[in-house]
Amino acid sequence: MRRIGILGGTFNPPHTGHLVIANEVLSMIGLDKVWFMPNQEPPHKTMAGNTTSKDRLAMLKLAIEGNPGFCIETIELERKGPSYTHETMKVLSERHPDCEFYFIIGADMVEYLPKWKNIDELVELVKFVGINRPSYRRETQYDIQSVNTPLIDISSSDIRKRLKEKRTVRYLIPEPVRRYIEENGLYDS
Ligand SMILES: Nc1ncnc2c1ncn2[C@@H]1O[C@H](COP(=O)(O)OP(=O)(O)OP(=O)(O)O)[C@@H](O)[C@H]1O
Ligand SMILES: O=C(O)c1ccc[n+]([C@@H]2O[C@H](COP(=O)([O-])O)[C@@H](O)[C@H]2O)c1
Repeated sequence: MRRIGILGGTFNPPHTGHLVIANEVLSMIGLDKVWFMPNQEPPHKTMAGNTTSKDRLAMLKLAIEGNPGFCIETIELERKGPSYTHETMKVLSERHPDCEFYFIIGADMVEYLPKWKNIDELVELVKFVGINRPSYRRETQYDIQSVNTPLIDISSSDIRKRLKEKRTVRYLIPEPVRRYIEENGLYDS
């Protein structure tokens, strides 16, 4: 079986925290690859700002460039409406019977798991890997695997706030992503 990590997210924009946690999980639990999976509509929050899916995908491609362990799965961008993970993973499991899926989530999402759609069926399809994140406790009734990475206090919302206030985001997001944001005038109002 191939061991595949999936980092689902809104990536609005992708940041260094996403890359560090994906890389840590890849190496710590010995995965073959991590697939970054941008959602169409996050099920639990409204999409902030005026960024299009095309922008989020373009930024994600720039963010993971050069790492052969990383790739992008676009299945959710091809489906309209909220991106419920259970629906997605049912299709991916059928498409890839040779793969064992490890769904990577930050501690904020671990706490939110009971509210995920069809969570009891989803936990039969994937193994969840929960990552520590500042301000969240990662407590859950579900059988998840915990992986501790260096605590990274970076979030897309903070990046958007900094950009709006014309503060620096250097080193918090990959440089090609920063350039893309600048060239396309994203998050400046
Ligand atoms: N710094 C971080 N540490 C641990 N997990 C993280 C971190 N940033 C994001 N994640 C996790 O990565 C996944 C995708 O996150 P997402 O793309 O929504 O970024 P975000 O920074 O949480 O965004 P926002 O601030 O807009 O809510 C989620 O499971 C989230 O918990
Ligand atoms: O399926 C659900 O009910 C569900 C609820 C909340 C979040 N998710 C997924 O969890 C991943 C991280 O979410 P987000 O919005 O923090 O980027 C992303 O792939 C979402 O689609 C899924």
